[in-house]
Amino acid sequence: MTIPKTVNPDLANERKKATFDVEEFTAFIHDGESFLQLKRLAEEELFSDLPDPVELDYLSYEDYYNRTVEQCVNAITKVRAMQERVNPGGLEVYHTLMTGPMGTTLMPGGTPMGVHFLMFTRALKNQGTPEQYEKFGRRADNCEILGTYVQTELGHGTYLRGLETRADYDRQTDEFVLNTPKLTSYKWWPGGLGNTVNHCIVVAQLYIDDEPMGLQLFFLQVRDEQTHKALPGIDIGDIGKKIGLQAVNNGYLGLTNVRIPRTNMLMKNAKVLPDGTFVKSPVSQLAYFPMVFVRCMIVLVNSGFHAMAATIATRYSAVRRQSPIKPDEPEPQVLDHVTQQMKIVPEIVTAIAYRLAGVKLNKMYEETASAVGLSDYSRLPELHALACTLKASCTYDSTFGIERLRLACGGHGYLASANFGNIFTWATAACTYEGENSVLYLQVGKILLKTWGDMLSGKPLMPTMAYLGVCASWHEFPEWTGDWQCLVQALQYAATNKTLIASKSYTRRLESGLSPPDAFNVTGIELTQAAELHGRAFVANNFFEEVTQNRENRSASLNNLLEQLLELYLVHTVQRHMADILRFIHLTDEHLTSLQDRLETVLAELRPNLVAICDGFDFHDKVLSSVLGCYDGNVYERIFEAAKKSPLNQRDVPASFAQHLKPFMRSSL
Ligand SMILES: CCCCCCCC/C=C\CCCCCCCC(=O)SCCNC(=O)CCNC(=O)[C@H](O)C(C)(C)COP(=O)(O)OP(=O)(O)OC[C@H]1O[C@@H](n2cnc3c(N)ncnc32)[C@H](O)[C@@H]1OP(=O)(O)O
Ligand SMILES: Cc1cc2nc3c(=O)[nH]c(=O)nc-3n(C[C@H](O)[C@H](O)[C@H](O)COP(=O)(O)OP(=O)(O)OC[C@H]3O[C@@H](n4cnc5c(N)ncnc54)[C@H](O)[C@@H]3O)c2cc1C
Repeated sequence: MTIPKTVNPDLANERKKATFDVEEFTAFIHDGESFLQLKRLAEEELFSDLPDPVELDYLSYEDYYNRTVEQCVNAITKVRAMQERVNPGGLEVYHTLMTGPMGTTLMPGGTPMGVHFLMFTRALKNQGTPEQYEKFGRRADNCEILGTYVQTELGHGTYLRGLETRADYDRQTDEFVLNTPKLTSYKWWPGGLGNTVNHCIVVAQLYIDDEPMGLQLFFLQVRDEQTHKALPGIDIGDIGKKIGLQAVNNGYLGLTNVRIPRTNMLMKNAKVLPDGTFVKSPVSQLAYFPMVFVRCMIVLVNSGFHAMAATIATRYSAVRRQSPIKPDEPEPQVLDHVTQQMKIVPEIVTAIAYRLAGVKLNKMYEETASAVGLSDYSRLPELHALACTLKASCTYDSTFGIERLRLACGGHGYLASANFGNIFTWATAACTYEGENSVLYLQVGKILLKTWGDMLSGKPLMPTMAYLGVCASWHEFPEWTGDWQCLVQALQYAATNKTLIASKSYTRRLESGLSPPDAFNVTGIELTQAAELHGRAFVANNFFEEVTQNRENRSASLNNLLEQLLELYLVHTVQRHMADILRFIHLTDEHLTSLQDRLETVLAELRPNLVAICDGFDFHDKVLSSVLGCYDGNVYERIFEAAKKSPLNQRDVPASFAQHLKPFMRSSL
């Protein structure tokens, strides 16, 4: 099957209808030109000799892994050469590769080196002393060694204080002795641990003279650098096939009396001196900082997955024609069915809203990390709360949004070659890794409770929670104007009142004699609802600020488009949380009808721009890797071409016919 060189006329027509400059939108959504240029440069170099993704789909588990390692090594080699040219010593090219969905193109089943870059190298730099960085970190940055972040165990992932891996200090030899005493203490899940890395950071309980000193991070070699065989005392391997991310090579690790020098404990914060004196970290949560970084990153990465799926569904819906709206007219593009727009457009705007929130969150991370560098730890709780709530709601919304977008593509959405399967499994994994979502919402719930107490006692509130004080001071919600400010405030007001209710329930339970932990547990449902609304109010407010500020730096047509996107996002989000809002704000039927009218109006206004908006996400065809989502819209030819590549189509008759079908059909005669 040859793929036409021309663009599908329906898609070409859609692009002509665009009312804004796609390139200007692209720069806006990528937070400026420099990241965009780098991304495009990297794509040009990295995608020049990629193998066919359809071929990858049919490989065995082992071949898939080996092929991914090959692609990963080729990509990293090119990326390092590029970095040398762009800004020697910098890391922006790595960063570009890792934070965009681009990495997933090179490694559709995930990468066994992702955790090396995201966590291992960063933890060595940020949790180690400068000497430790020179000794271990530089080799990791140069990829002379490969590592991963080994925290989760078979028995515990969430409750870190319950981890069982021990590091006992031996004063005589100035060493730690590492052990995983039980089956449940086996490390389980770390990416790349299975067969790829030769080093890692192990999170273990430190013991000095059998006294527990809390969790610490230890640099550990697990495999010989030459032979790649496991070192003595180390039991290591792959945890087996998962529902996706087949090439991430998640592994297990058992340790029996493995000795490492005292100087292998990462000692930027807590320290163990040669005589066994333990010097505490100024803030114990600093050991959790590598996780905070990844939570922030996930918001960007998952909003990218969401936008990929939205692009595939939008382009396909512009090409797919079915079911005349009026009986005597030709079949329309399915995108003209209003219910189809309702399936797709809220996902487009949600991806944009999280992208903007993710950019803001990552800036906040950088500011907090700089402050931590100057021994100012005051912003850690605020960053922790925001990272937790945005990580949880973004991964949830993207996961279920991607599934809705797949369903919006009908039968062909179910083809592996449409690529929704990979995109979904990437997205949903993030609901669990780096902190299971409910657990993260409970962290936020706890901080909301505390903040509520602070507010009642007149203490200043952290900036991203200051609205609680404002909304709590209102006797009732101000007059419903329905404008954007009002819609944002409605979400904030609902979050505030949900916090109030949770706080009251918690206090009532304490007063009835429950212990604080029991009271917290039974208030969990209300607390997690408050936490979720808090995050959604942040995303809405941030979108509102992005669109209404700096207007003079953008063209009128882009401002107009962004206003429509904001309008849809706010109306849709308020409708989605209407049950919560109606509990606290009196709305008439007229108000509700007006919201529905606005939703339908803005859907119609956005309709001509949908393909152009998705073009503006700037996904290379190889990133989308979808027969339904290609830029040229030659969908049917690509579906057919992919089918032709099925191994079952490579010979006239499969072996199972002679072996099984033929005798079976004879015997049943
Ligand atoms: C080359 C190309 C690449 C291409 C790539 C393509 C894209 C691929 C994309 C992406 C790949 C990404 C791959 C990811 C890999 C995943 C990795 C992992 O999963 S690593 C494991 C994560 N494990 C968790 O996250 C455990 C979750 N558990 C916890 O974090 C804790 O145990 C927690 C928070 C649930 C409880 O911890 P407590 O028991 O110590 O804490 P309490 O008692 O609740 O809190 C104590 C105090 O500490 C504060 N706190 C807790 N955590 C904090 C934090 N992080 N920062 C600041 N404060 C914190 C709390 O607010 C509380 O504060 P007060 O005392 O009330 O004031
Ligand atoms: C693809 C993937 C990659 C991963 N990569 C790594 C890695 O590189 N390194 C690493 O160390 N780990 C890694 N992990 C492990 C991951 O971080 C953990 O699985 C995750 O933190 C969740 O912990 P858990 O599995 O113990 O879940 P559990 O805590 O057992 O969750 C089970 C259920 O219990 C509930 N629950 C647990 N505690 C509470 C509570 N306090 N209150 C209310 N409900 C609760 C949860 O909400 C959930 O519904 C990875 C996991 C996956 C899936």
